[in-house]
Amino acid sequence: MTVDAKPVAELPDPRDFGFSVVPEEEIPAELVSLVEEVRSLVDAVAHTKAGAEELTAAREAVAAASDRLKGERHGVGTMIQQSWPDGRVEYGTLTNIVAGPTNAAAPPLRMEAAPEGGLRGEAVLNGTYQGPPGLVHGGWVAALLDQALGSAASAAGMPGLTANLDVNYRNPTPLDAPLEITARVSGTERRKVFVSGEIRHDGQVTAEGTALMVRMNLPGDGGA
Ligand SMILES: CCCCCCCC(=O)SCCNC(=O)CCNC(=O)[C@H](O)C(C)(C)COP(=O)(O)OP(=O)(O)OC[C@H]1O[C@@H](n2cnc3c(N)ncnc32)[C@H](O)[C@@H]1OP(=O)(O)O
Repeated sequence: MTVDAKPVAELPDPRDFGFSVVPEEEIPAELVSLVEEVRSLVDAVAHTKAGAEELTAAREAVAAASDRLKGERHGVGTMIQQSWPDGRVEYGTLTNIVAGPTNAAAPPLRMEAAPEGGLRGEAVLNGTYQGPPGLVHGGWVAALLDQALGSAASAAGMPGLTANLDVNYRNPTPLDAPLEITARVSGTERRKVFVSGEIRHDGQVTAEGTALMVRMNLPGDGGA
């Protein structure tokens, strides 16, 4: 394989391309705990056996909460700026469905540099991510891998979009259980970035994925 990657030392600032960017440390702690509470709410609603009276009261309380939050909003496409312990800066979307810190529908997954290279993260998916009984939906298994693989390319200085994703489901992925997600760049060819990763539970691989990320053209690197 031709190894001709051109990782950038520093990712371009999305502000330079007209995107709004929220530094992670500026997300209010109160919003972070509200997001956590809404995750619990979604799980509670999905599994409740409450009677009509309780359900009506809960709906009114939720409607009142929604009304309180109908003021100023972040636009779709707003980015989040996250800083790594080593000083590296990463950008993602604020409401990313897998990793977005303000998205209550996200598990969420946060990837960090792994000692062995690449990235490593942990996530627990509750019963609202269910496919087969007691198991994570296969589409969400793929989503976790897609995000982890994309993050690995980006963390290596080669951010891009997924052109192809292959997932092998080796063993059932359990709900309500700690999952370990690992990912790394395995090779490059022109703008193609090859990435691979795994999901493990209790040390056993439940799913493996490989993807082709096509690196975006970055200013100053020729984009070749
Ligand atoms: C931190 C952030 C984490 C984010 C994680 C989440 C990742 C995602 O979910 S991304 C969303 C899903 N993906 C998308 O929406 C992408 C949709 N597709 C596209 O926009 C385009 O097809 C795109 C950008 C992938 C490639 O288009 P373009 O930039 O014009 O590249 P193009 O010139 O066609 O191809 C570049 C190379 O890739 C190859 N390639 C492109 N697509 C494919 C494919 N599907 N399969 C195999 N090879 C491909 C081409 O053959 C070419 O190879 P070579 O260098 O050998 O000639």
